[in-house]
Amino acid sequence: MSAAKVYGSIFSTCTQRVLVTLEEAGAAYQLIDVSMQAGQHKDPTYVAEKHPFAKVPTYEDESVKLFESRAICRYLANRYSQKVDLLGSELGLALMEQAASVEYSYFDPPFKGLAYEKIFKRMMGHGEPDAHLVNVYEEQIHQCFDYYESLLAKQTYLAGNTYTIIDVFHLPWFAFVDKLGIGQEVETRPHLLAWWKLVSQRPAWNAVRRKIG
Ligand SMILES: N[C@@H](CCC(=O)N[C@@H](CS)C(=O)NCC(=O)O)C(=O)O
Repeated sequence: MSAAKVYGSIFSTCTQRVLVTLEEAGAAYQLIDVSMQAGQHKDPTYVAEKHPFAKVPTYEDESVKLFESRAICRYLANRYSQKVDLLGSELGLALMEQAASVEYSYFDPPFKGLAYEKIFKRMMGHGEPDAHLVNVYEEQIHQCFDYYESLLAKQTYLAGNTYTIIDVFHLPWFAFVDKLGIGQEVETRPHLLAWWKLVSQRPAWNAVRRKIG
């Protein structure tokens, strides 16, 4: 089995999601840097051959070519299910899908929005944070964390009592809580804090963190 190729950037949260899953599986992979800063993801050849929407990451191995980080993680969790169970097989499809949908609908969008307003907007020369939008995103994160706190009072991980790709999906943005000035939102929720302490200690996540530097 030759090493899989991940076209992406170590600074991209979507790329990190895929790398964590590969690390969990102990799979060999090569990260081929696509510099977003240099606009390489918009290069017509890259768009034609790797990602029709001009984004990262894209994944390739001897049998498949895929884009969309969560789809890649699902594929990898299936491919390496003999080595590590990240599919929450015993949890049932409905609970896994519900947890996946919560992440995609209520966790990821406000984090992405807040990170843009508070960090990337200035960095990209797009101006100052919009105070109204910051409030909206913070309120959405507050609501999502309230739900997670009540959920994690009853189970260890976000999809049940097994660590799954749903937990993996959350790691890259969750690591931004302090930079986004919302550390208190975690500190004041003991079950959410306990979950974060548990998942952020995983060797696979730390292997990717070391690459981020
Ligand atoms: N839903 C896609 C999102 C891909 C995406 O937005 N990637 C970001 C990096 S995390 C990107 O390529 N941004 C560059 C751009 O939008 O120009 C996934 O999960 O793979």
